[in-house]
Amino acid sequence: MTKSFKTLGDFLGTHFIYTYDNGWEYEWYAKNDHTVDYRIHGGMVAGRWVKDQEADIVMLTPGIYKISWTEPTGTDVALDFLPNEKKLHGTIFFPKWVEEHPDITVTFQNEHIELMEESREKYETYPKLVVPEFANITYMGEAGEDNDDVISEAPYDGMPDDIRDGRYYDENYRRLNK
Ligand SMILES: C=Cc1ccc(O)cc1
Repeated sequence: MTKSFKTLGDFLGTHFIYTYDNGWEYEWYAKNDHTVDYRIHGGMVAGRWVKDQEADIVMLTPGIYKISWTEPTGTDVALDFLPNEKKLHGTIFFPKWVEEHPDITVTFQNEHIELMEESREKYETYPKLVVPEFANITYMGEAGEDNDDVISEAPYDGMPDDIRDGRYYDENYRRLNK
């Protein structure tokens, strides 16, 4: 994708894959002006995926976007995207229990909201693990808003390469080989 990002509308509907400087690989979709979907391919909670997470999405200045949300696990996230530079900065604030029991969160969260809410009460919150990292964007796709084919299955080994190499979506950004 070679487009220049200027407005909030340019950003909404965009699908990204990026690798943090600590090696963690994430896939994230600006589904609409208040919703995000994501899949985690590498790092402490690789294998986790989430649809329809409510988030605050704003443009700070032309081409620079800030997204913030809090999750049912108690994890908080703040992302600053600079898509024209193919970069972002993300800060993840993990409750202590996610650091100690990451396996509980490695699932399709939408089907396990009660377990996340029970776990955040049952286990410790503090001290939190704060992970602030820059990331390099390795893929950007114009998926359009509210496209449920973007994030529709669990991550698998090789999925980021399938997406980057054009083997995963058709010309209408629908998932191939459903
Ligand atoms: C915890 C979720 C999360 C999603 C995307 C990202 O870049 C960082 C954290």
